[in-house]
Amino acid sequence: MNAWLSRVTDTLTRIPGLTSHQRTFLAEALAEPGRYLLVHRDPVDLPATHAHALLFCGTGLFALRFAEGVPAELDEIHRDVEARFGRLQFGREKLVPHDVQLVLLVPAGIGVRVDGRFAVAGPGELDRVIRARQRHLRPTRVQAIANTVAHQSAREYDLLEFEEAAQGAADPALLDRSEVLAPQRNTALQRPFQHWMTFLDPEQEILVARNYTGPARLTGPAGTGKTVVALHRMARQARRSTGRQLYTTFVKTLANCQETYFRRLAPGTESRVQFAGLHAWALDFLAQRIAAPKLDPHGADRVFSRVWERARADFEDIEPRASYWREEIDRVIKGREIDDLDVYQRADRYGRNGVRLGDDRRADVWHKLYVPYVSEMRERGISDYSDVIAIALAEIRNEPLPEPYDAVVVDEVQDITLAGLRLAHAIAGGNGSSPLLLLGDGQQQVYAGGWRMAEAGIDLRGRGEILRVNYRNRRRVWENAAGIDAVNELGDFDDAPGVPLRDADVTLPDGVVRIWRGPDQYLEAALVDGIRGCGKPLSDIAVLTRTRHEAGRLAGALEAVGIATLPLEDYDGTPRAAVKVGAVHRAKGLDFAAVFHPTWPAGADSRTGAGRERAELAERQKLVAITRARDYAWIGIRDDRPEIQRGR
Ligand SMILES: Nc1ncnc2c1ncn2[C@@H]1O[C@H](COP(=O)(O)OP(=O)(O)OP(=O)(O)O)[C@@H](O)[C@H]1O
Repeated sequence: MNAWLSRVTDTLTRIPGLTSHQRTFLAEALAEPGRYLLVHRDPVDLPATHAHALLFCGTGLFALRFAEGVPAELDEIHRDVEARFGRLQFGREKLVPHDVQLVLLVPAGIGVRVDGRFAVAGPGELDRVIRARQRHLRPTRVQAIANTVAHQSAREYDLLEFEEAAQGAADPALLDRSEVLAPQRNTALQRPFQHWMTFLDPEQEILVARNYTGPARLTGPAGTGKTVVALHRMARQARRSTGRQLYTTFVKTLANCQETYFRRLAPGTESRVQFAGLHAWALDFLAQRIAAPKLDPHGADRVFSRVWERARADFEDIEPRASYWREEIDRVIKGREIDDLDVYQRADRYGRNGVRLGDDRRADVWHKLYVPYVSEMRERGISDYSDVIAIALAEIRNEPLPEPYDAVVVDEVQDITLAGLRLAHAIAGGNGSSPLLLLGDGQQQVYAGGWRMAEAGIDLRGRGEILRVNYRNRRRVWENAAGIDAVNELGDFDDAPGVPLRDADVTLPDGVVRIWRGPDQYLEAALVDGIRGCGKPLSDIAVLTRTRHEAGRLAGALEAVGIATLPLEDYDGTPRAAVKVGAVHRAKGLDFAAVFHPTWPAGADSRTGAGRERAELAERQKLVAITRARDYAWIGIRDDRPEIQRGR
């Protein structure tokens, strides 16, 4: 036994009322210096609603309770623990009380089913549970928390004191272990998401704990912690009940990444807290109910191309790009559940009023594009993404879910279609008291079209919250992004203007923005130089492009010079030494230490018609790309004019 452990054992022996089995557990809790333990003064007559001990260490905060099964007073124990930690605040950092992990300490041979409300440790397992928590609290912060809680709970708990010498003791066994762990810890400390797992801005924390009696919405500019708040709400709920929860979004990557973070925040909840793109959820639901439709996006592309080739002459005078008309079908007609020409002719084409379509033009769209497209898709027996949402919506309306969700969170709601929003609402129960939480920011809309909240039949009735403190972007990065003229006539989708990024408060200083200007043919070389010179690890770099095609081109160029890449669609938040490359649409909601964004000079498109819509969309995409960068943003502006004109 090393010197530290013998001191721990001595101290524990002096506490009256503890059994030897309990002492062994508590000694394990104190397996290394830097951990602090508060032990209840009356372990024999411990109130049923209290923990036996509270443990503070670098990997997290714990409440320890000896048990032989799940205590009947589990909720009360949680409440008591949270009350003890709930008032701790360090400047603008409020401790998140539900992040204190309750651990049931059970005798050997007792099996307790873990469901995310608590962790379980048998003899010899506690140290592993403590290390697995993966919080990274600074030693001084751990000590400060321990002292404050000890002071506030002095009537019930005693802080075990050990001689100072123990901290600096040259204990070879301990030194070996910390040396081994140091590199891992340092890497982990660089990951920004650790901090918000235990500490939140007081304004965020209020929203985590706020109860809503119906659908609610959280808005605010990029990087203000909307998702962080939602994840904490889900974690808190998961502590309190064993009901199901769903986090969904139109962007598959985002659901995968947030799932990775959430599993660290609230381990053991896999079976009941689900993360899924809305299409994946719908396909799964349909497979269980009737049969999953045959989703074939490439087949749908081919069908539309054929239809377009036959009809293009009738539309090119308004807008020659096929993608514009495809979006008209996807985001306006199908996206808003329009199944009748009359309704289409009367519909407000939100977000698309750059191109005004009169009745005749809409009839053309209907008869020459929409109807032939739908007919051919039907003949082939294939579906596109909008069909999947439509079929799921019809099915759930016909027969609602038998088992309701405790919470349904929709992230990046500004990019969902109206039909998608209605489906999410239906999943949450489809009524005025549904536990639906919508997160979004109109300034970050990167897909065409739009809707109004009232059309979705969702009444937010004052349950709208705004976050304003940006925690992601360093000041220079934020300044650059805030200067982008990213407007959205739809505001925050509920007839309110929305808070623009420039009105956010920024917390992090410094940051780097590099602008490269040059001919397209030099883009690859400039990008390679930029990546090599940015000083960030490959695992924390992303190249975000406007199109998938361009992502493919640039990924190829990086691979060719030996820089490993990972398509953004395959990224799930797990660190890997490869540059993430993908279209900006796939990067929504995520962040990276450095972001490289190739773009074109603003104003390349005309300021009328579809060109204006495209230009506005491009500005919003640029804003999304740059606000993904925490420390370093590289903006590559293609400019083929002679050098003298570029002002070099
Ligand atoms: N209280 C906090 N303390 C420290 N970091 C925080 C805090 N809140 C958020 N962050 C950091 O800011 C980042 C942005 O948070 P989050 O993704 O929740 O913002 P968002 O409002 O959803 O952003 P966006 O709209 O751009 O997707 C997080 O990844 C995290 O690193």
